[in-house]
Amino acid sequence: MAAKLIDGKAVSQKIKMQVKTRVEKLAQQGIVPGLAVVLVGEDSASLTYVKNKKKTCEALGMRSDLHQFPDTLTEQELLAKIDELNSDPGIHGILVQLPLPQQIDEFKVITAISPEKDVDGFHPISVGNMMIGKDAFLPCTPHGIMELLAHYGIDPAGKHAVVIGRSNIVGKPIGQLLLQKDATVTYCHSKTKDLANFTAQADILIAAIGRAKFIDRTFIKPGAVIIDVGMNRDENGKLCGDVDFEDVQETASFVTPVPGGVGPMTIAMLMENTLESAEKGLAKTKQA
Ligand SMILES: Nc1nc2c(c(=O)[nH]1)N[C@@H](CN(C=O)c1ccc(C(=O)N[C@@H](CCC(=O)O)C(=O)O)cc1)CN2
Repeated sequence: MAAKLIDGKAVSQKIKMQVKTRVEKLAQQGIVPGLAVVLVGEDSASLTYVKNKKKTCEALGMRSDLHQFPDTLTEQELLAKIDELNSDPGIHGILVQLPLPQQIDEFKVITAISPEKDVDGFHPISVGNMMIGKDAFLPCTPHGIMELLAHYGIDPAGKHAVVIGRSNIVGKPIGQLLLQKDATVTYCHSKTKDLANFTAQADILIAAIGRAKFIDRTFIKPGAVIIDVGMNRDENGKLCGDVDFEDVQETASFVTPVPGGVGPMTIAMLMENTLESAEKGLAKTKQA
């Protein structure tokens, strides 16, 4: 039997419609959620993502300002821009598109963003709060994965989740979020010996490796849920994930496609975080 498709495009559409309704409600109180997106350099994929973020904001009735700079921008200039956005009352979320050019220290930039406007959930304060299960903006891709699992009735409790990848924006946080839902979590990475030994024990497998179609049926346990976070090009230049989607069909129970799986959820969760930041701001104003 073929695995069930986890349709990130459809689920993200539903979430965006819910966000739109809440944005309309907020507008009645005179608040328009505002997202500032900062792009440094000319990376074509990054440019596509930021344009998509802006377009989505606008479609949902939110404000979006794109601040685009050449790749010669200095770290100080970028920090000055972030300072300005931190104190702009019309901006509820600040996002610096990654990766940044090498002359700019990513960590310095992320920590310069006010945690109250950190809609990417990358600030160490957001990460710390997430780790201990306190209120925080959750990083958009891991948050999107958790939403997908919930939407399809996949409860991580008591399951063995294996995460391949240990990046700060996907691998590490998704493991923590699964742990909070009572999964038993194993992290694998580039130095893991005998990877298949671990992946074959996974009830939920998160593939964030960065190698086209690397995970095939030989790596997975029958009935496993496979979440593909990869974004690669195959030998014909076609977009594909870390999982060989066709090959795992008869073995997996659920699988996300690429494109149309985790990717669209990233943008939807960013919209939700920006809206929530604006809602929190309003609640604070009312309390004062
Ligand atoms: N500041 C950030 N930088 C980066 C993030 C992030 O969350 N915050 N994540 C990625 C890039 N990214 C968003 O920024 C992103 C990547 C992919 C998609 C997506 O929808 N992909 C589609 C396919 C798109 C295509 O056809 O090329 C899909 O998978 O269906 C959305 C957002 C790194 N940087």
